[in-house]
Amino acid sequence: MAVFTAIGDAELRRWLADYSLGDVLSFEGIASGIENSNFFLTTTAGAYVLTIFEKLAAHELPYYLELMRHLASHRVPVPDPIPRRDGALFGLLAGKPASIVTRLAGRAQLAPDARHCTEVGTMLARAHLAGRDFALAQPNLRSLDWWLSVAPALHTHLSPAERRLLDAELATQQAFFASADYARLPGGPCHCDLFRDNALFVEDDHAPPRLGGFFDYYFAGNDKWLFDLAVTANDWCIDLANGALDAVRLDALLRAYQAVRPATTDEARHWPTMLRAAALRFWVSRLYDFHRPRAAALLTPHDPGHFERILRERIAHPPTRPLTA
Ligand SMILES: Nc1ncnc2c1ncn2[C@@H]1O[C@H](COP(=O)(O)OP(=O)(O)O)[C@@H](O)[C@H]1O
Ligand SMILES: N[C@@H](CCOP(=O)(O)O)C(=O)O
Repeated sequence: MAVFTAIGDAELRRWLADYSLGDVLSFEGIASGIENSNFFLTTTAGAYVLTIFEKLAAHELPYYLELMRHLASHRVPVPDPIPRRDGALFGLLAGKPASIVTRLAGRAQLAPDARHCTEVGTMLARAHLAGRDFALAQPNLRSLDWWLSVAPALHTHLSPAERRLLDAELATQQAFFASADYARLPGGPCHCDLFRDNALFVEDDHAPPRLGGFFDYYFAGNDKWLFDLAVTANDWCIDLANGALDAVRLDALLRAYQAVRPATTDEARHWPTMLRAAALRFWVSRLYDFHRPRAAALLTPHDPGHFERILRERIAHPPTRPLTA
């Protein structure tokens, strides 16, 4: 159950007095999610999600909320933060920062086919282009510097073979990130965590699936667009059992993405290395979450072994379908 902070009726109504959202019709906790307390809120004005941020501090929120607002205003379907009467995109509820965003339509599709990957590829490219004139900048806080900073603490938990893999891949990625080619890769605001469980689809038997939108922008940051695409491919276009890329879904994702934003020659050349970077990112964060002491182990951490398998797979079998420029 991912409602860490419970909200009473009177407290909710007091808080909503700062918004122009009409009367409350329903309010219920959302069971899934691992970071924040989330609630579906329906009022006479529409359908929303209320989020109480359990870890992020108030000063960390503007980049994420303003980015969502910016993308929504460019017709990228993402939750649109609702301003309070005073214009602020968040306030304090139960002593924690909290915001209200529009509720997206649809459900997560955890077994996507090529049609879902096409929808995701198109919208990811549109989101990248829409982010070009976003005024705020914050680096991806889970990039190389962070991997390097936590690697020493992870070492004690790893087998010799895992340690060798981690050190070798960190060295490869350090060299890649320091290269002139890397500096030339285009980038901007990226979702950085666009997994199957962070997108919704409207599906029925009579029409192709339609993307309801992307959500969970709280790992977003400015990064290379190719990294965002690699994170997405490493989750949407793989056989979950072994981490191998699925040619049909990958083809659908890349074609759709490049129909909106064609890759540069540098991007095409470095696609295999970026897929490895994206795998390393989540291997490291999952190892970190798995091994760090938790004051309250509320939830089972994700399996780091999944991304170790993906990383080994990307090294052993770089994608056969090139990202053509
Ligand atoms: N804007 C939204 N529209 C529709 N559903 C949402 C929205 N935001 C969150 N949800 C639902 O709430 C669940 C939990 O959200 P999530 O962002 O994954 O939580 P957490 O930040 O705690 O990981 C999602 O799986 C999704 O079903
Ligand atoms: N997608 C990441 C975990 C990020 O957490 P989220 O549930 O907030 O998206 C992973 O799978 O390791």
